Amino acid sequence: MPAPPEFLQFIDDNANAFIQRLGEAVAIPSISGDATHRADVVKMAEWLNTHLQAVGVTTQLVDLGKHVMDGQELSLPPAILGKIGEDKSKKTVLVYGHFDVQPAEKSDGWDTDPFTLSIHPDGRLIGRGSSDDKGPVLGWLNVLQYHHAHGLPLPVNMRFCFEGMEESGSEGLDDLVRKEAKGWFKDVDCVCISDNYWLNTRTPALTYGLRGLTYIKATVSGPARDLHSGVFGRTVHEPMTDLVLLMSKLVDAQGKILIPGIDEMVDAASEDEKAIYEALDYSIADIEQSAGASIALSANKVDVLMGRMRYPSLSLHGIEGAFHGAGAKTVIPAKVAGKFSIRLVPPQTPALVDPLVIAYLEAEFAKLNSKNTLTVESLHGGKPWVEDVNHWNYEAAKVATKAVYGQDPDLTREGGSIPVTLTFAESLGVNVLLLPMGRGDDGAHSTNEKLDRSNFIQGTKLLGTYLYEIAAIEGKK
Ligand SMILES: NCC(=O)N[C@@H](Cc1c[nH]cn1)C(=O)O
Ligand SMILES: [Zn+2]
Ligand SMILES: [Zn+2]
Repeated sequence: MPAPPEFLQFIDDNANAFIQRLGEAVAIPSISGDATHRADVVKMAEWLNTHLQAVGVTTQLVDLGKHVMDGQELSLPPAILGKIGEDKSKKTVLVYGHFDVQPAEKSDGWDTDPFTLSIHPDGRLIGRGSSDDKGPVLGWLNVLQYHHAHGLPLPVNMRFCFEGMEESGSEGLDDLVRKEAKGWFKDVDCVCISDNYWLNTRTPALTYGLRGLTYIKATVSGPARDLHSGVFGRTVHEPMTDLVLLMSKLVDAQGKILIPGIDEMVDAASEDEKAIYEALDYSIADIEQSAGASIALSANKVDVLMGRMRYPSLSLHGIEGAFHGAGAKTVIPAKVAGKFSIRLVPPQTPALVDPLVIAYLEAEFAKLNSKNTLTVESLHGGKPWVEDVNHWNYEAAKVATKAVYGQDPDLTREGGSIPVTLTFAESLGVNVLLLPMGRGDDGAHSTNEKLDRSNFIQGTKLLGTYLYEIAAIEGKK
């Protein structure tokens, strides 16, 4: 059952209105990792809830309780559960997405205000969350709007689960998913998540793997207050010096993780597996284009792809409490916290990796003979996930991709993490598909994040066509 031509036409005809709606969503700075923006995340939940109801979805805002962030107790933003269709003869597709975003400030290097969607003449829709993940979430709204406006039933029953904490560890969501496995999600046959990116800028992709994550904060403190380096330099143990020495021991310049036991947990790739990466439509030029510089770790495409998809990586993110402004402040900061994360692959889990990290940092700190104090904590984590691609969920997405883009999709594993993916797979016991909308150069989490107009519009057609192809598959119901 291909998607009706009227649906495809409707999406084209309403493209400008869809983009305007994306602009409204981007204008709400729903930054989950910043306590001062918590009210905006809630506002974004309410905005999305209203728009879902307007296109016929029955919704429920779920209170996820409270959590502590940066020493402050905060209410978690509500999750949105949605439901449309109860037809026992149809399959039921669960869609997940998130309406929170990463932080962004113009001073980070954005060309325009990150929370004003800027429509570039070349088709780029630039703004925080345009690609990750407001564009894809709104893609589903666009699909629903066609059916609602024409009084047409959807080809499948749908369930929705949208959250506002994905960029900050999906707090509270795992428990909700487990609790609703036999409730709100009881008849779900498969899951579709649109929250990642094509490998390049030209080939659509289906994604069957995600890396897990453990996010670590290592705090070194000593003096009772910030000190003058002219008065105290070479006089006291300096927390920043200790921390920089520690952080320099985590990873080498070639990406090798220096914490014993972590790289070693992962088997080397077989020649057969390497052939899968070799076959992907990807080149070193693609990574250099999306990174904006010729800085790939290797000239070998397979090594680069395996570095992203099937090996762990350790990235240093920042130092809280360090002097970072303009000028030349001669301070010795009293307390600094280094933040880094490790992307995990099977069989690694936060529970296996965290003790190795903590023991290593403590041993290295002891070697410094410092009188300062070190504390190490894991801020959040998630397990890796790999799915079976020989399933009708993937078949439907392949056929839909070919229909919309005239191309077969790449089958990829993603370097990023969406921790709830594995929870859906395990607690619902169904196949999960990642169906990305954006391109590899969208700059998610970065400055000038964008979604191309054609990816938003064709991507919306893809989401709708996928539902029709799911309905066309015989045998499940
Ligand atoms: N589009 C998925 C995504 O960006 N996920 C984040 C999840 C995360 C975890 N901690 C902070 N963010 C990712 O970084 O992979
Ligand atoms: Zn995302
Ligand atoms: Zn993200």
